[in-house]
Amino acid sequence: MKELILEARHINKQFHDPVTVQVLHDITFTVNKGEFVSVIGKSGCGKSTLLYILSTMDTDYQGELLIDNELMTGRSDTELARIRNEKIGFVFQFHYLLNEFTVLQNVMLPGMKLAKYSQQEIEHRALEKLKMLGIDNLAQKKAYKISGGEKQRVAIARALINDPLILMGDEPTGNLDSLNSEMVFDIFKDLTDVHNHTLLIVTHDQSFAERSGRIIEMEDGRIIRH
Ligand SMILES: Nc1ncnc2c1ncn2[C@@H]1O[C@H](COP(=O)(O)OP(=O)(O)OP(=O)(O)O)[C@@H](O)[C@H]1O
Repeated sequence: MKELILEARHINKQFHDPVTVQVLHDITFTVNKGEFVSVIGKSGCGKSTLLYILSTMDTDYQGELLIDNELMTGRSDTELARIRNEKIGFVFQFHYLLNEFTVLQNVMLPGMKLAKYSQQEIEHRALEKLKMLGIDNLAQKKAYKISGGEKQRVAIARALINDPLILMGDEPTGNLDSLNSEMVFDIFKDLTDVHNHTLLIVTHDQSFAERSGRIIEMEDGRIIRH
């Protein structure tokens, strides 16, 4: 049976800058457990705006967002921050690693915000994630000493530390050369196919999108294919 992870119901969004512009129109779709979904569309069509809402970082919209069958809309920032840390992993175009920290410390950081694990457990989990991504040999290296492709893999390990229900990405291969993009794609494919993770990735990369499990295509703030 399909397990619903995310549900967007009639989401609308305006910016007031200084005139009011509607950038998202009646966005409605669902994501099920284990799906690898790519969001595509021309620059300016509203992909990042939508991702900010779906990841609960932007609460200024109309409509409803459900994650894990729970309504996110209308919750306080504190509550959303807790839910985000527990249930959503995020990978950006830029890795945002702390350069002076080791790879292992970087991966452990989001785990330390959750009270449910001891320091030892978090370290064990972080090493497991690094191993899964084939970079456990880098654990003790300072983040600034590793390559761009390796940094993005560390960022993925960090996003997975709390075993999120859904991993979201905003152009996670946007800064990488083709070889490293391919590696990140293979990791994502493996995460869904082997580990049953759920992925929602905004991308400009047509070939990436076509090889993911499903495409949501946007145009002028609307979904035109999903
Ligand atoms: N803070 C803001 N204030 C006003 N308008 C904004 C703001 N952020 C985005 N927009 C506008 O909303 C629209 C959608 O932008 P968004 O960044 O979501 O598009 P995108 O599809 O992610 O583009 P890209 O692929 O270039 O990243 C654009 O017209 C943009 O100019």
